[in-house]
Amino acid sequence: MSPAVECNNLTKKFGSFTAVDDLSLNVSPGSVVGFLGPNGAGKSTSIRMMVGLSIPSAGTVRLFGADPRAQKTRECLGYVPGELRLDERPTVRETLASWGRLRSGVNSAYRDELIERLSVDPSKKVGSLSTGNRRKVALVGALMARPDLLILDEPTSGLDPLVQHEFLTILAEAASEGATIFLSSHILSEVERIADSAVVIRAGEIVADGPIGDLRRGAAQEFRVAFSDRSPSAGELRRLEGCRSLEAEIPGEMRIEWVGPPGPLLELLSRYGISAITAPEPDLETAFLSYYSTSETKRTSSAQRRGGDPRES
Ligand SMILES: Nc1ncnc2c1ncn2[C@@H]1O[C@H](COP(=O)(O)OP(=O)(O)OP(=O)(O)O)[C@@H](O)[C@H]1O
Repeated sequence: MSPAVECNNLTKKFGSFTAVDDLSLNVSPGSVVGFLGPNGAGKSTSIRMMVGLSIPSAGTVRLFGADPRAQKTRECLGYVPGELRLDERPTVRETLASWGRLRSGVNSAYRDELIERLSVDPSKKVGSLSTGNRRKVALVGALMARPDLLILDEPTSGLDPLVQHEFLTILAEAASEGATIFLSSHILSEVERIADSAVVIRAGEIVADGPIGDLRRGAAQEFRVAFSDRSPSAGELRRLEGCRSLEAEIPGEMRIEWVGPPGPLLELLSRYGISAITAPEPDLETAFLSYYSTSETKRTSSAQRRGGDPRES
């Protein structure tokens, strides 16, 4: 079976600036993948190419093996852009009805259930809605035909926590019924809640991808060590390849930020008397901050690289 999303060497240049650089990824049917990265990393630009709204400077995108702009592909896709531009004049009900006419398969009972669960008022004019309420309308529109593939650009931005929670429950239900979900986000707890894996992009390039547990393990981890007697010198620790940073402000205690298997660190520490050692599992936030800021590029699983060419269409 073809991947739900397949990007090969996708590149987007705006003049001489490369916003997305040689991005290759596969999203398997039925999986839920988070797309993470700092502001300006290239998430929205990549997503716009994935859904066929922006022409790549180089590289290809296929959704279920087909062109994203083909009508047949559009029928399988639910998309919510990061920046919504909705017609202000109609009501929510009229807006959803007009979107429904553009595609087959809208399930009106499910649409009404979504309206109810996301607390959308269908009688309101779109122009009178707050940013969060506009986003809810877009989410109902993307979900109401139960598409096989949902591509969502920061879908929960602007939603209050209760609605956010309900929306993630709805996404989890869609995933359990077989939908593929690719969502960009800044909220790592939400990605952790629903995604199986994540792709991390920085400055237009993928810096990590893989199952969330692997990404967390591959990120920097903090060890806090209290010594009962002698302690290693800072130089000894810094010479170890995995040592990212070191703090030793309190006598007899050290905080070591470490990347990679901890064997060499434990081997060194074992030569000293240790009274306590803790290594809290990094939360996803901490783990991804290290991917966001690291200067080296490290891939934790499959995927490829390379490409180039000028100007936005
Ligand atoms: N039409 C455009 N013309 C020129 N530069 C652009 C254009 N669109 C995006 N960019 C630039 O491309 C880079 C990536 O932008 P993009 O919106 O894809 O990032 P993002 O990861 O979605 O960021 P955020 O998390 O802030 O939404 C940014 O430096 C942005 O300024």
